[in-house]
Amino acid sequence: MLQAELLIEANDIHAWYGSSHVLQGIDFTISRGETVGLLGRNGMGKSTLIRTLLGHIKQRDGHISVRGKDMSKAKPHEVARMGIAYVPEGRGIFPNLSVRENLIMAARPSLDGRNDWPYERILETFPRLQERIGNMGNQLSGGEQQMLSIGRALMTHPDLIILDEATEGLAPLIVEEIWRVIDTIRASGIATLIVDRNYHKVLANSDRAIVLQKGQVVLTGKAETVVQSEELAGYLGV
Ligand SMILES: Nc1ncnc2c1ncn2[C@@H]1O[C@H](COP(=O)(O)OP(=O)(O)OP(=O)(O)O)[C@@H](O)[C@H]1O
Repeated sequence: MLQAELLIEANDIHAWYGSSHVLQGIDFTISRGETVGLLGRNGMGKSTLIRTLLGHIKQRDGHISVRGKDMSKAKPHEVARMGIAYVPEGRGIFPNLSVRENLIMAARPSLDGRNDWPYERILETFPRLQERIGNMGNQLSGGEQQMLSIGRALMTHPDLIILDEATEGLAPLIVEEIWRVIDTIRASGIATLIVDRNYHKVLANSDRAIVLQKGQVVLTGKAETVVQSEELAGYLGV
C-alpha cells in the first residue's frame, strides 16, 4: 500500500519560553486527510506544539517539514501559504468587518488549484453565518465567531486545519454544531488537528491521537487503541 503523503513531519521538536524548556523532544506527523487528536492536561504543551509547528515560537529547535519542504525556520505566513490553516483559541476574526467581508478577504485557492470550498458552500455549511451575513464580527456571539473563524480557514482551501479549543466556552447546542462541521471537514478530505477538552469527542472524531505530558509524547496510536489505554485517564487527570 502506498503511504499517504505526509503534510507535516516534525522530529525532535523543542521549544522554550525564556528559560522554561516547554517542549522536550517531540516527534509529530500528520498525513493528507488524516485527523489527529492532541490531548493532555492544561499546561502540558499542546498549544505550544501547535504554535511551534506554525512558526509562532521563535525559541525552537528540531526539524519541521511541510509537504516535504524544510520549514524548521519558517515564519508563520510561510507556513500558512503551504496550506496549513489555524483556527486559534482567540478566533482571530476582524471585529470591524462584516461576516461577508471576513469570509471574502480570506478566499484563495489551494496550492494545487482546488477551489471546492467557495463562499456559497461555506454559507450552506454554516446557516447561522448566512443569517448574520451583514453583521460585524464584533456583533456575533462566541459560537458565531467560532464558525466564522472556521469558515475563514476553509476559504483558504487548506490541506490541514488546526482547531485549538474550538468549542471552548460555547453553549452545548453550538458545540454540537461545531462537531458536525468538523465531521464535514473530515469527510471532505481535509486533514485536521484537534485540541479540545472533551477527550471522548476528540478520540471519537480522530484517526490517531497523541497525548502530551510535560512537553513529551507519553502515549500515541490509533484513536480506538488510545481510548482503551489504562494509562489514558492518568495522563489526562480524569
Ligand atoms: N507565552 C508564554 N510565556 C511563558 N510561558 C508560557 C507561555 N505560554 C504557555 N506557557 C507555559 O508553557 C507550558 C505549556 O503551555 P501550553 O499553553 O502549550 O499548554 P496546553 O497543553 O496548550 O494547555 P492549555 O490547555 O492550558 O492551553 C505551560 O507551563 C504554560 O504555563
